[in-house]
Amino acid sequence: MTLPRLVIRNLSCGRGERALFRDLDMTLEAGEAARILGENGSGKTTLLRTLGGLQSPLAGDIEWQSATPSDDGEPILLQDDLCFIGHENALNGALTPVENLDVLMRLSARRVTEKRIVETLTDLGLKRVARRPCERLSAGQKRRASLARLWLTDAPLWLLDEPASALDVDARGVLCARIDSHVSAGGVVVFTTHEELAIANGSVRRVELAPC
Ligand SMILES: Nc1ncnc2c1ncn2[C@@H]1O[C@H](COP(=O)(O)OP(=O)(O)OP(=O)(O)O)[C@@H](O)[C@H]1O
Repeated sequence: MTLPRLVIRNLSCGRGERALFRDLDMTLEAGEAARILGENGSGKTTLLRTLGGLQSPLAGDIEWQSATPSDDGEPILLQDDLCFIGHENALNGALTPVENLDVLMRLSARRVTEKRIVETLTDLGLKRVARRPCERLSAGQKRRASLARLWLTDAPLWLLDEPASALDVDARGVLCARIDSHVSAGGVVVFTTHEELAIANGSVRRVELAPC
């Protein structure tokens, strides 16, 4: 198996033509994580969106070791390689957590049984609401349901935008332990957070985005 390795060179990102930050360099090897820091509007979400292939960089390169070349020779990130959890929860309010996770895991080309989904939701304290439409869940319950993907995926690269938002202290602890175990197992994590997260693993790099 190829070890994951994320290399970012001279990366400039923005919205439209407007650059938010320029010339970001960062290499993350297997077992490393980076916390992206910067004031509101500095481009943290934009960076994660760019790394996740949701938008193109203004300049620079992103290389992902286990990516395979596309037809035109550009490296692409396979869906199997990536677990992206955005600031929004990406849950359909009319569907239950079980149904949402089933859809999301199918989209990521990962087959997971309903039994496993229910067990994961139960472990995350969502047993009672596992089959309730998400629009009737609290903010923290929705965030837990969205984060459940981290227990179902085997993608090596995780991109997490404010993963702890709306979580109570216990749920934050469970999330930190999950990030720890992924990094310890050789995964790579890039995340943003406005509040300190008690991630025990020593390999969390702090990367500050400097506004242009
Ligand atoms: N959909 C959009 N269209 C145009 N501009 C946008 C859009 N979303 C965000 N922006 C702009 O891009 C800039 C960077 O936004 P981004 O969400 O990346 O910042 P951030 O560092 O994640 O902020 P925060 O800490 O508030 O979450 C902001 O100035 C914002 O106004």
